[in-house]
Amino acid sequence: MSKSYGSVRALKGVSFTVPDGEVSCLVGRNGAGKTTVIKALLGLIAVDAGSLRMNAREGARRIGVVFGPEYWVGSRTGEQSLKALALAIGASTSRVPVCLDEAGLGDAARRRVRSYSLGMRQRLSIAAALLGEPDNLILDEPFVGLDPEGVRWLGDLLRDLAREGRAVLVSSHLLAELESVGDRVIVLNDGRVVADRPVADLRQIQGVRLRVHDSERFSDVAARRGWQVERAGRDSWFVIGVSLDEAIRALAEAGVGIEEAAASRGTISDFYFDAVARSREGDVAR
Ligand SMILES: Nc1ncnc2c1ncn2[C@@H]1O[C@H](COP(=O)(O)OP(=O)(O)OP(=O)(O)O)[C@@H](O)[C@H]1O
Repeated sequence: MSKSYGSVRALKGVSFTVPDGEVSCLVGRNGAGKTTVIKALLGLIAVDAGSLRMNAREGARRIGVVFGPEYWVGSRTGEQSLKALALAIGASTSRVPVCLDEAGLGDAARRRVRSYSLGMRQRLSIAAALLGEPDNLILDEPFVGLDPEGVRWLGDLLRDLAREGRAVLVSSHLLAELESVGDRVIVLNDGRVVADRPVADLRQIQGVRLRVHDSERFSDVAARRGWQVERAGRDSWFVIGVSLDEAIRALAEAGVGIEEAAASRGTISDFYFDAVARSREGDVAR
C-alpha cells in the first residue's frame, strides 16, 4: 500500500502478511506509518495504491477493532456503551455481559464511563472488539494504560484468540509487552517495512548482550574479530554466536570497559533497534 497526505509520503509500498493463528506485531517509531496502515486496513482512509486481501474461506470475514480509550462517551455506562455498539454492528446484545466479564469489567458494567480509569476504558475497547465474535483482530496500542495484571491478561487473551485460528495484528511501542505475545514482528520505518521475521527465529539466536562504556572502541573490536553485532540501544549491543567468556576476554584485552554482560537469546527489542539502525544506513534487512 502507498499513501500520501499532500506532500507527506506516509506509506511507500508497504506489504506484509498477517497469518491466521498468529499474533503479528507492527512496530515503528513515531510517524513511521503504523496508524496509517491500520486505518487503511479498516477502510477508514483510501490508499493511493495497493489493497488489503483477506483470505476469505467463508465469505467476508469480520474484523474486531480496538478503539482508543478516548472514543467512549462519559455519560454512558459501560453496559450502555456496548449495547449501543452491538445494535450498530448487528451483534447480539447477549454478547454484552459476556464481553464485559471477559474484559474484567463485570462489576463496573453499570458505572458511567467518565468514572473509569484509562485502563478500564482500554478494557472497554477490548470488550467492544470482541462483541461481534470477529475472525480477525486489529489493535492499535492496546497496552496503553493497562496495569501489570491487565498487560498479562491482554497478552494471554491475544494468544488465546490467535490459537483459536484468528489473525491478530497489534501495533505497539511497548516492546517488552510484545516479547511474550508476538509470533511475528514487522518493523515499519519511514513508511516502509524494513524487517519482517517470525519471533521463533529470533529466539534461536544465541549470543551475548552487552552494555559498554565506549561504543566506538567496541565496534573496532567487533570488526577486528568479525563479530556479527546488532545495536540494541545507545551503548547496548547484542553479539551473535559468541560465548560470554569469549566476549568478556576479547573486550578486556582491548581495554573496552563493560558495564553489563549476559548470555542471551534474541529479542524483539534487539531486532527492532537493529532494523531501524540498518534502515537509516540504507541497508534494508528482512
Ligand atoms: N491526516 C494527516 N494529514 C497529514 N499528515 C498525516 C496525517 N496522518 C498522518 N500523517 C503523517 O503520516 C506519517 C505517518 O503517520 P502515522 O500516524 O501513520 O504514524 P505512526 O507510526 O502511527 O506514529 P505514532 O507512533 O506516533 O502513532 C507521519 O509523517 C504523519 O505526520
